[in-house]
Amino acid sequence: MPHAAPSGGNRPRPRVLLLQVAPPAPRVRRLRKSGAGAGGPSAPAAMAVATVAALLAALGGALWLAARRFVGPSVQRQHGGGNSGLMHGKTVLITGANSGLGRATAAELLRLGARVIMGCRDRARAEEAAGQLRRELRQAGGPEPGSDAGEAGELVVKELDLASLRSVRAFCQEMLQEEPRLDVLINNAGIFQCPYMKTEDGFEMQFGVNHLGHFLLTNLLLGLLKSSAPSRIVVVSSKLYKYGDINFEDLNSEQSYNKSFCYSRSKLANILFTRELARRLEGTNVTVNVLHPGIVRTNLGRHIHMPLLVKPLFNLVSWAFFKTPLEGAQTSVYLASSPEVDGVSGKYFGDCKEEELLPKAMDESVARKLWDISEVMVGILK
Ligand SMILES: NC(=O)C1=CN([C@@H]2O[C@H](COP(=O)(O)OP(=O)(O)OC[C@H]3O[C@@H](n4cnc5c(N)ncnc54)[C@H](OP(=O)(O)O)[C@@H]3O)[C@@H](O)[C@H]2O)C=CC1
Ligand SMILES: CC1=C(/C=C/C(C)=C/C=C/C(C)=C/C=O)C(C)(C)CCC1
Repeated sequence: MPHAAPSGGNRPRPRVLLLQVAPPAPRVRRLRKSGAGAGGPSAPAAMAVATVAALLAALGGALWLAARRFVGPSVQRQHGGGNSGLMHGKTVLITGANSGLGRATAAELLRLGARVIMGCRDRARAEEAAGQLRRELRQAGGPEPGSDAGEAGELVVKELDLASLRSVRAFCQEMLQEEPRLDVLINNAGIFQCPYMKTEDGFEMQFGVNHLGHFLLTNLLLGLLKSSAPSRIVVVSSKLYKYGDINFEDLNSEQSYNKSFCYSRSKLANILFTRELARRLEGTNVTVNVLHPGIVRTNLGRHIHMPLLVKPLFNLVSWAFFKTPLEGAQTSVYLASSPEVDGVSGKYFGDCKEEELLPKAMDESVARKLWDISEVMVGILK
């Protein structure tokens, strides 16, 4: 179970470690049946204690949420939250922009005046999200996106399914035909701990969507990014990369599938890809950086199944201790727009600050080997 990350704001939040209550060891069970043992609590009593503990945690979370939500905004928005027009004239592509972090990132960059292209797999959901974003911008007092009335940017929806290399290629062909420039590419879309599935091209779903789809997309758009230089690529990874490794013998997990491990592998691949790409982009004035957003209350947990009673409690805890999408999106917005990171490339960020990586995420030979194998898997190199 992940633990909650500190907030994006400037007040540290208690770290909650959600522990699995393990069943008692067999030896203790045997003693308990014979009535012997150290007179420890019975199983029903232990369950009652665990339930009360969960309820108290939820109550504590609800109180914290009340305090946090009504004391004042804890998120420090980039560029003071004003319609600064900082991104006016810039074109930004965000994958998975109809939900969660991608949607919040789109809202912030739209407010800063960018032309935001939402690369989404489901046009209906994407158009619905775009309509909401336009309404929210109007309500916030920003002029209609794309209007010449003022600073706000423009919103464009394009279909992109990262689980289909055919869709990625068609998307990039359309981009190269229609878009004169691309200033920022934000590889945001992701899938988390889904049941074992394969993409249209036979890749394990998490590795295929989170890494390989973005690998092909980025490579096919590199020419446009270079001609738009100075330009930026932002890759959304996760702290959970720490639990993954790149098993070159079974990248599609056909021998064995562990959904948590495969997610972590895909997030480690995001970081290795970023560092190898940064090396290859030296001297081009195109920078690429990778980030973790913390733990954020989004739809990412859709494949997590919990007992009926536990889910409402977890929901409550998540309201209190997870970041909001707006808070989680700040590092993506920072890396996409801040002059502070002009020229910075190949670095890993959290809460808008550079962070250290584990040695396995810095291994240049693994990064190069992953790049070479990825080129073959997506058909860049026959
Ligand atoms: N939430 C968190 O705590 C954390 C999230 N992250 C990362 O943040 C990123 C955004 O996730 P988050 O906002 O939390 O989750 P959401 O599920 O809310 O958003 C994920 C987005 O990715 C899109 N997506 C999924 N599969 C595909 C695909 N095949 N093709 C195109 N788009 C696709 C989804 O589209 P659709 O709506 O159609 O499913 C959705 O728009 C992910 O990369 C995730 O790994 C990292 C650390 C923590
Ligand atoms: C918020 C939430 C849930 C859990 C989401 C989780 C646990 C997401 C974790 C994401 C992580 C850790 C991503 C790391 O990269 C549930 C249980 C679906 C219930 C509904 C609300």
